[in-house]
Amino acid sequence: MTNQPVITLRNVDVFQQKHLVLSNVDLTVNKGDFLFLIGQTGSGKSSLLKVIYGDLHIGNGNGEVAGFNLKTLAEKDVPFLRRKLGIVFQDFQLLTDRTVEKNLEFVLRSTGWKDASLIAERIKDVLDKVGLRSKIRKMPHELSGGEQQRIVIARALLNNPEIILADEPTGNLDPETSEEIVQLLLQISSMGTTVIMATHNYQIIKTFPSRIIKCEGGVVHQDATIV
Ligand SMILES: Nc1ncnc2c1ncn2[C@@H]1O[C@H](COP(=O)(O)OP(=O)(O)OP(=O)(O)O)[C@@H](O)[C@H]1O
Repeated sequence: MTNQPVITLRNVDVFQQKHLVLSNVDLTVNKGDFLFLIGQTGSGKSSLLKVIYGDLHIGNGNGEVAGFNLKTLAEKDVPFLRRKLGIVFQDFQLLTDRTVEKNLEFVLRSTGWKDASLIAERIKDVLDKVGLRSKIRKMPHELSGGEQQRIVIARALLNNPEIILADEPTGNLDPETSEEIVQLLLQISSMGTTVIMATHNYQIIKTFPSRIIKCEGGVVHQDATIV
């Protein structure tokens, strides 16, 4: 959308242990961009996301994410990088033993929020953004799969992230609900938050034509097309 880069990777090699997964990655992603990340199982999508959220170090090359230099990123800086990111992963679901409100409050308190009225206000704000303010007192099991995923997105928005990383956010959802989730992510990106969504769902990609990054044969194509 704008030409203000929030992710820049230059000649980055991505290793898992000693195994070179992706070589010579060049990637520029700007503020407010919405992109699909595709590639077969094992092609390196999760590894690329891990580089972006500071879980895999870069050896060769240079990288910057939300103003953090990946080359010099120390372990103690990783939590600060993570606060600039909203993460929507399948293995990062809601806590089942507490309400929507308490799930969101838990994240705010563990990222340093203390003032109860500011916390309450922020929770209402993000629930409004995903259209689910009325579910504030519900337990996760009282929500549909699509509603739970919206709450996960609301949780990702709590700290006003620069980038949302969504790994298969529609994986367990029916086609109509999947489209609603993508529409929500598109709306979020149009407000200036960059969104990268990893998916195997080509129908979704065809329905919402957007920039595509593809992992294939050990490299990343940063402007790919699907057939
Ligand atoms: N912790 C690890 N240790 C060693 N090798 C790993 C590790 N995690 C992933 N790999 C290897 O790195 C390669 C890329 O894996 P990655 O998980 O990034 O693929 P992916 O495209 O995300 O796959 P999927 O679509 O199944 O999630 C694979 O060959 C995988 O076996």
